[in-house]
Amino acid sequence: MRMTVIGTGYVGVVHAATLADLGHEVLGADIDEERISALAAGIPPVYEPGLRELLQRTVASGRLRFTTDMARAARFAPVHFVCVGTPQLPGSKSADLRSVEAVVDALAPHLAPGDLIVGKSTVPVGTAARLAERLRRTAPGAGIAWNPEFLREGFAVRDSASPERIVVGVASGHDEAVLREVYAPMLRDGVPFFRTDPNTAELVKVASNSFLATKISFINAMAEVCDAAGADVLTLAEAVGADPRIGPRFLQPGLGFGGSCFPKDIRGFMARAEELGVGSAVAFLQEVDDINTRQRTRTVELARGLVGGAFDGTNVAVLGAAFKPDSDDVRDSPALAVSRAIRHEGARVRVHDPEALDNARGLAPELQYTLDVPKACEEADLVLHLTPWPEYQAIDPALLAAQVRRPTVVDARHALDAAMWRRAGWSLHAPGRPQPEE
Ligand SMILES: NC(=O)C1=CN([C@@H]2O[C@H](COP(=O)(O)OP(=O)(O)OC[C@H]3O[C@@H](n4cnc5c(N)ncnc54)[C@H](O)[C@@H]3O)[C@@H](O)[C@H]2O)C=CC1
Ligand SMILES: O=C(O)[C@H]1O[C@H](OP(=O)(O)OP(=O)(O)OC[C@H]2O[C@@H](n3ccc(=O)[nH]c3=O)[C@H](O)[C@@H]2O)[C@H](O)[C@@H](O)[C@@H]1O
Repeated sequence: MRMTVIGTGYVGVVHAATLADLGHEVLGADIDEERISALAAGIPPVYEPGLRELLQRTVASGRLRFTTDMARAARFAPVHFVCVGTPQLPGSKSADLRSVEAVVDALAPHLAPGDLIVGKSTVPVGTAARLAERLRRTAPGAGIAWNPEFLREGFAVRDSASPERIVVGVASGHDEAVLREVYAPMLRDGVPFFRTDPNTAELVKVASNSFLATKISFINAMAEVCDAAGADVLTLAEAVGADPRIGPRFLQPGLGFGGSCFPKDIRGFMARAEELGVGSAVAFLQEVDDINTRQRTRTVELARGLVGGAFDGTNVAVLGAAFKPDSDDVRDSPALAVSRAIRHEGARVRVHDPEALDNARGLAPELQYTLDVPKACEEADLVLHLTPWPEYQAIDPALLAAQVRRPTVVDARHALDAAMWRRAGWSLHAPGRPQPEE
């Protein structure tokens, strides 16, 4: 089957390559010319485990090609997946839908009756219905469906090839049949398929992200209570999560959630619910957001206390810049937010990350960066472990102790072996966990 994927960022490039790997003939389109030339040469625009190999394999097969010509894309196939960004509008909680609308408007004049636009971008409920209305005027007979994406960064290739479910919001049996054909190999493998109306499909996406964000903020709220009560949030999370009705996943306390989706999706949901007159139904998401932001502030406060009450003249080493490990994405990264706040208060901050330094440099040029962990920690008064890359768990704390001015570490992600670090002479602090007598 022929299809296009419009927008070749974290979602689009993985989706396009996955579809080509399923055997489809795929044309990826983007307005970013540099990105498209690199993709055509098999060079991925983002770091994602397994993506380079998948991209090179599918480009070499001839089933995956790229273009910046939207008219060519429109005429290439009868099915068009839209994977462009829907960031938070500056100064507002709402999602910015201009890229989605631009794509629909660019495709419309070239569509034939029966052609189908399939949105994968995360949008406020009602978007597909509004765009369908627009298409009725600009491309009579063309359809629009919504097929939200649930992949996680760091696992994007795996999640895309083996999704936990496929949700399609469609307006007709024809549109459902088209999407069943696209995903036929996955359906044969037993992936659950939910056919619904477009409004419900759009809501499934934001409801899922809201639930996951709520789970994270819940456990971080418990960490705050643990700190006050002298209890241990890691044991609490394990014991609470052992109830199968609750489950252990997404109960990892620490610095809270970041990235390009959870924060903007819960805010966009609140804004849309307000418009629909049901703001109070999801008002709890404001608390979820506030608890999340507070974890960053709490980490800065803990760090400030550990360097004697003020950052002026101190050296702080930061392990991790990406919003999560196995990603180079620094959009709304909690690690960078904490680093910047500390730098703003006068510390010299040196950041290590194995993959995200280029992106971090672009966003926070005031920080210093290095690809070498010992160098990041040289003469440090404090080490902050903010993104749990597996390689940080392999650090020899005894060797690192020789680099620093004071062997004090904050493990904001609960990923270091606390006993080993303490044995190596470190004072290790982990929010939500009792501090042993030193
Ligand atoms: N990043 C993630 O893990 C996930 C993201 N999503 C949703 O998917 C959507 C895309 O997210 P990302 O891939 O992270 O965004 P991104 O920012 O990485 O990529 C967006 C791409 O769209 C291109 N673009 C923008 N306007 C365009 C236009 N008019 N025509 C053609 N291309 C255009 C950009 O140049 C860029 O390459 C968002 O709605 C997001 O909420 C959903 C699930 C997971
Ligand atoms: O809509 C999206 O963009 C995607 O958002 C999340 O995926 P992602 O943001 O890539 O990564 P997650 O693994 O969900 O982590 C998000 C943030 O929460 C934090 N987190 C996660 C889990 C946890 O227990 N605790 C915790 O603090 C992570 O460190 C990270 O900053 C969802 O998991 C995906 O299903 C969804 O498709």
